[in-house]
Amino acid sequence: MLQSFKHLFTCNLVLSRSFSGYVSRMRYLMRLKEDDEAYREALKSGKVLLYHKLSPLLRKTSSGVYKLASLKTSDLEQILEKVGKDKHFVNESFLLGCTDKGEPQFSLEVGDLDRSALEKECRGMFVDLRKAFFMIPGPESPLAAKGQALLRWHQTNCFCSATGQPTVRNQSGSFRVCHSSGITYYPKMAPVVIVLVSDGSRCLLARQAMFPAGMYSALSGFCDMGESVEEALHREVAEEVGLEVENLQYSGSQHWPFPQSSFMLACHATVNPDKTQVNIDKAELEDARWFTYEEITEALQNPPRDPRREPPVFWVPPSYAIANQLIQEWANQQQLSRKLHRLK
Ligand SMILES: NC(=O)C1=CN([C@@H]2O[C@H](COP(=O)(O)OP(=O)(O)OC[C@H]3O[C@@H](n4cnc5c(N)ncnc54)[C@H](O)[C@@H]3O)[C@@H](O)[C@H]2O)C=CC1
Ligand SMILES: [Mg+2]
Repeated sequence: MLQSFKHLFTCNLVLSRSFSGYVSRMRYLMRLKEDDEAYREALKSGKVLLYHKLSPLLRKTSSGVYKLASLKTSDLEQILEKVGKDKHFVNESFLLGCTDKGEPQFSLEVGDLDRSALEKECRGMFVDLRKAFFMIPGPESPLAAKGQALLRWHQTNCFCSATGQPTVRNQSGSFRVCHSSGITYYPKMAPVVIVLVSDGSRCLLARQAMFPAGMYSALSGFCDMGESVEEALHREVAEEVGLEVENLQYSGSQHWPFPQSSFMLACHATVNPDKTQVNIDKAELEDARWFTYEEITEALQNPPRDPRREPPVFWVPPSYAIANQLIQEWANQQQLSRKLHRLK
């Protein structure tokens, strides 16, 4: 039996060489999730992202730009020994993905170790993820988010909700199992709808009291059990600002690591321009306002560098957030319709 499985894997490997780079990488990751031996081999030659109490390690490059620090496993083993930890702790890492070149990537939580000693040895610093989104290059943000989300999910799913017994991770971290109940737990995301409402010439943005000063975003809300995306969107807008939306248009989706991993489903919608009076649910929102095209373009063109230090009067979420994508799309659409209007 074992022989035939091995044969199958070999066939898969040979086959994968004829696939495109993307398919080969996905098949490789699939194998690492299931095959502990292959996982251990990959870990030896891969790179690990470190998190200290869920804050990722960043490094400043010679050009002054901050990037996610990914450490070679062999270097990390040495660093661990220098800060008084067994090098085999590296085996606690979780599989994140692989680079375009097929180099496997992992994440490891080192929150029990001395933060400043680690920062010194790694020549980097641990930065709160929300702040890191303003510092690292955009393409690195999804990886930083996934690394944190996976670590948090494992930290908060150590026990079976049916038996109260400990759950045990598989080697790659793609699931946890309770051997007492037999239940397998997979990492979860909560579906959230996010919608940019327009009245044709203005768009509606809102802020919660907990947002950083001056930041306004698109309306959002968790889907209720049994709801469709459309139902959740209609309900959330009605609940939060007392408006009825129409013409829903899907824009895109995004994994968002907060508060406990959300799956953002983003749409545009319109309201009747004669019915734009907002009636804010003050329990949910501190404010909701209609913004003009000029206000929006100003906010998009001048994003704050460090909004926690010098918050502008009005600003929108950073470019990595899907709210920013919605706002950008709306501004592009407005620009186009203004051009067409002038041509008429
Ligand atoms: N990536 C992006 O561009 C954006 C992401 N978001 C994310 O969407 C999330 C949801 O948006 P909100 O307007 O705050 O949602 P919301 O309008 O549904 O209000 C949040 C409240 O819903 C309740 N709730 C229901 N189901 C919940 C669940 N599964 N997890 C946590 N709370 C739940 C809680 O009482 C919570 O206080 C935010 O936490 C934020 O992380 C929000 C805006 C932009
Ligand atoms: Mg909301």
